[in-house]
Amino acid sequence: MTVFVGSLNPAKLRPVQLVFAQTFPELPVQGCPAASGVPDQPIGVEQTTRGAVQRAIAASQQPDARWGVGLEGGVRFDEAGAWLFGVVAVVRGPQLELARTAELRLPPQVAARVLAGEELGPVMDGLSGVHNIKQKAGTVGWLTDGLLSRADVWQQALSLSLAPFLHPELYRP
Ligand SMILES: O=P(O)(O)OP(=O)(O)OP(=O)(O)OC[C@H]1O[C@@H](n2cnc3c(O)ncnc32)[C@H](O)[C@@H]1O
Repeated sequence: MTVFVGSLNPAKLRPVQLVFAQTFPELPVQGCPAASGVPDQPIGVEQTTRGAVQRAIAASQQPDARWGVGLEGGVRFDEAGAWLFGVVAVVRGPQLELARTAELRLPPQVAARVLAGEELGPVMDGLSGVHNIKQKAGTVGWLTDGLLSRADVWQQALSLSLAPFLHPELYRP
């Protein structure tokens, strides 16, 4: 019985391993390739959530999977600017739980390029000089000078999504 994460990105796998080691230490955590079914750069909450759910369902269909976890990064736009966030989806049997990460406002020059259709990863690689930043401390790590990393925000959102699994008696309809 394994927790499968629908990604091979270490910035996603590490937080899932940390959280499950504390909550369900008997379950090994493993990454697997999983299609998100949405564009490489999801825009908006709806598209990003769909990507996370698709990844979680695909991961939960691995042989020997007990849980499937999907994490999807997205950018949303409102009158205050562009916000980087992520959605966590967790599937166990028929149960699906969702949580959102905290959000980071992107610099206007970055927002304009994403709005024009560029993917955030390469834009941030260029700005930061860090190759493949999305698999390291991420945009969050770089723009907060290391106060928080991309893995930290995933860890928090995943922890929130697990509450109904940790207290099933309180969440019964
Ligand atoms: O390997 P997978 O699991 O696909 O991980 P990913 O980082 O490529 O994919 P996400 O779905 O989480 O994010 C969608 C895109 O958003 C961008 N992105 C998200 N968070 C980022 C971050 O912290 N730093 C840089 N780019 C980020 C990046 O371009 C991603 O391709």
